Amino acid sequence: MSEFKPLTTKELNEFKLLLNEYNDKLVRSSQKVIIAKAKYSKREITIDVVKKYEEEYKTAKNEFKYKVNNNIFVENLKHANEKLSNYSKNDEKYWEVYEEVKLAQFLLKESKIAMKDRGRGGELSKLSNTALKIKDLKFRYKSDHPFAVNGVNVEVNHGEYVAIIGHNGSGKSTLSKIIIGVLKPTSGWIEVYGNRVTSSNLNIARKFLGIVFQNPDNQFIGSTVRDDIAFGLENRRIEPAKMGDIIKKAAKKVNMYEFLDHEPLMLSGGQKQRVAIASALALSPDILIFDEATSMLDPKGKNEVKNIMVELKNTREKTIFSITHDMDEILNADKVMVMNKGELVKFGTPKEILSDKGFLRSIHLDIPFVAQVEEALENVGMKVSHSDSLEELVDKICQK
Ligand SMILES: Nc1ncnc2c1ncn2[C@@H]1O[C@H](COP(=O)(O)OP(=O)(O)OP(=O)(O)O)[C@@H](O)[C@H]1O
Repeated sequence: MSEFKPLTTKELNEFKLLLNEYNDKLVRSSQKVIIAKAKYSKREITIDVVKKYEEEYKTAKNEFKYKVNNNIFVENLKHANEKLSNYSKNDEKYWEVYEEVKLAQFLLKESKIAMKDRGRGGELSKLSNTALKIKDLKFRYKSDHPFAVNGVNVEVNHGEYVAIIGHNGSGKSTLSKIIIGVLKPTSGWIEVYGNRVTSSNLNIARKFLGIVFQNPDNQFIGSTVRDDIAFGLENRRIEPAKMGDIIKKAAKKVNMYEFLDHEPLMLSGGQKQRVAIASALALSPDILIFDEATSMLDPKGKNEVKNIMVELKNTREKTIFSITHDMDEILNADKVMVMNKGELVKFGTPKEILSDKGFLRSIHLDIPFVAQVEEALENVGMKVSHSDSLEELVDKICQK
């Protein structure tokens, strides 16, 4: 017989993911039974169809129960205890095995919590450096509507900052809602760090994502900035002892450390958005989505938030998506996705995108201010191109 290999936190995570999957099947099949019964009461379907769904539900229930009853961590602890009984406290090996027993106890305790939570605490591993892969993605709100997202394919690497631009109604919000799992694709799929997102792992896949919305006022719950950042952490059941440090670190990243005891509603728009970014950062997402996060801010607030985004980009620790109407912002990005009528019509660096200004105008997009100045200078015979900022443009002119 092969020797029993002690289990680790890796197996605990796999156990949670599996529980989540079985629980999802169970919930889904129970919903099907409820819908079938309602339809049967209106004589829209036969009793045989209801019975078929009831059978599926029973199978899903048995599968879930089997998984719960076959808790491998019970056996694991038994093995560890048996191993420990072979040594006396005077043996050096005793304390080594004692650590194994402690780990086995921890895993068993955690597995029981996971069973109560029905596996929701599981985490997907990063299987690839591609943060987001979108394949043949299509979505329409109703079967007789045109596709709001129509055959989008794209791959974005970890650490990149991607701006998503497009005229009103081009499909930017719909695309972001699919990425965050609010809308289910009509066809096609997305992968997050190599994990194909399905309805059963959606809640777990979401842990890779943090979102900052348009209106900062809709995001506050706490009476102080500190409480507000803590809110998400409490939801995730982060140990209270660890929270203080996480909150401080997140607040420092957005230069809001001095404001931890302030009331969120008294802050300026830019400060509020920075707190919203800190709240997202506290949960350590690998991908941050800014959904028109600067559009409601005054110029000062806009700059504050855009500067934080650039600081985050420079660390290369997060992958950033920014849905924006602010064409000047795209100069900060590594890549730009241009959406038009549900299609991704261009994907490239800001320079590549701005090299065809006529095309951008043809789909009703403005040109960044600095690029407009370059264009005006070119018209009077002074060729300067691809400046990332007005300062850079002025430097180039002065060198001529
Ligand atoms: N809830 C909905 N029901 C039906 N159609 C919708 C719905 N939401 C959006 N649409 C349609 O889907 C298409 C894409 O809209 P979407 O909001 O994704 O574009 P957008 O680029 O984000 O626009 P904006 O910049 O104005 O926010 C549009 O034709 C829009 O009318």
